[in-house]
Amino acid sequence: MNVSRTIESTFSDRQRETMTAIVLEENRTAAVLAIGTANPANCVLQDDFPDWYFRVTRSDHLATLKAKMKRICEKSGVRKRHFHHTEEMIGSHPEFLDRALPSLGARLRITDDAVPELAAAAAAKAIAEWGRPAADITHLVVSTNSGAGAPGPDLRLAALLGLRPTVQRTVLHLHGCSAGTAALRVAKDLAENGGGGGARVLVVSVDANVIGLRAPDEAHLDALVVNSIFGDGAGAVIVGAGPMVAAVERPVFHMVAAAQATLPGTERVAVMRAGESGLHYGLGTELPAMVRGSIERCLVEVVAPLGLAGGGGGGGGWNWNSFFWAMHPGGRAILDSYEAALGLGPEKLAASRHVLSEYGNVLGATVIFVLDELRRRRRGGGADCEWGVMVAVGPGITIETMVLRASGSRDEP
Ligand SMILES: CCCCCCCCCCCCCCCCCC(=O)SCCNC(=O)CCNC(=O)[C@H](O)C(C)(C)COP(=O)(O)OP(=O)(O)OC[C@H]1O[C@@H](n2cnc3c(N)ncnc32)[C@H](O)[C@@H]1OP(=O)(O)O
Repeated sequence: MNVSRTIESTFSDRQRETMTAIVLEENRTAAVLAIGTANPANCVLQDDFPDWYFRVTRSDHLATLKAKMKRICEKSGVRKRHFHHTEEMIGSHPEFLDRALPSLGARLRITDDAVPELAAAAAAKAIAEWGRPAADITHLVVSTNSGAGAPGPDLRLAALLGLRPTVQRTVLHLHGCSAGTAALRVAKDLAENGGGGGARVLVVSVDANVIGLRAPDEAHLDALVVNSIFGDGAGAVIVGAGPMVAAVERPVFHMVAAAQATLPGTERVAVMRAGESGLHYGLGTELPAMVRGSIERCLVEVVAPLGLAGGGGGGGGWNWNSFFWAMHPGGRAILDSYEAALGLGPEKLAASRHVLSEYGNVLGATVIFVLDELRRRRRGGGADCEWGVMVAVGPGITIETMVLRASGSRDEP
């Protein structure tokens, strides 16, 4: 597809001017250059999950809770998930099942190995696709909710991948489901402004939820939801700006603009806190409605200054169907909220729904899985828009957004 023709036919005069300027700026704008993902081998089908979970947590006597989890699983939009933890591992750690027992140390000893190894599996795929040696990586940004220690998973990952000793490392802890998008925002900044040009940033978002796994409990019904939708995985991206190495590097998505918005008065809706018995969390039932009520305002703030949205189409008078969407699938109801608030056609969130179905919510890594799925669909000939937006919601409530421009479907010089 020719980008000039797309701009010509779809947008107004002012939008055309801004978008053409962005196209000209492209060389200085950070881009996703390669993507890799990985999951642990242990795979549990969602239809089997309530039986598996109540058996491994020795909770089969809690029949009402089990029936509730079955209802949640049926409505979750999830088909299967992958976990680092296994029935055997949980069996050898009875302290994981009892909130009164200290277990943080034992959990961290597991994640200390699992997190960098899972991260390395995803990163190795991204580096292989990128086509340059690992030693050419100048910056490393790791985001995770599954660890607490220094040196952290970044150092072990750097050693596993053979990164240079001068690689500049940054770790983002406990950004919840927005961890991947936050890491990509940081990487965009580093690639565009750090390293004196030619920076190449490896971003890895990774989680192993054994850090917060617990037995079902009448006093914590949100834990039934969390246990029904979250899974383990790692997503890796190589981000770069400036001149590309000819015949080797090729942008997949240009990272045009990034923003973060915090919704006032929502500090208690989604929370995470490390404690003696592992990671504690709380998830309010009002989250999907909050997303529905605020997402369009956040999007307008990031998209309107670029002159990209407005006129025609669906919700609020903005033509949101003229974008492709890399929405973090926090849960099926969150995706439904995006769809309703923005008046999106059913095909617009197909990549996000597919990732939710095949992997569950793998926290920060999920958006990287969605980017991977979006480009797979584009390469397979699936028609989609040139311009898109990545969105993820994390504790805060924090809404991270990034405007993307796909380059794979246009004529490259
Ligand atoms: C694998 C190991 C995991 C270990 C944990 C590891 C640590 C992970 C850390 C996670 C921390 C999370 C917090 C921080 C992150 C925030 C950022 C996010 O995006 S976070 C992710 C954001 N994701 C979300 O927030 C999930 C969004 N929610 C959904 O996708 C859907 O509501 C649904 C699939 C859960 C149910 O489908 P839907 O069509 O709504 O169907 P119905 O209306 O029929 O409800 C069925 C039953 O579910 C009930 N119930 C529902 N919600 C809650 C709740 N919060 N509370 C309690 N109960 C809840 C409801 O009452 C009903 O009960 P019953 O009447 O049958 O007895």
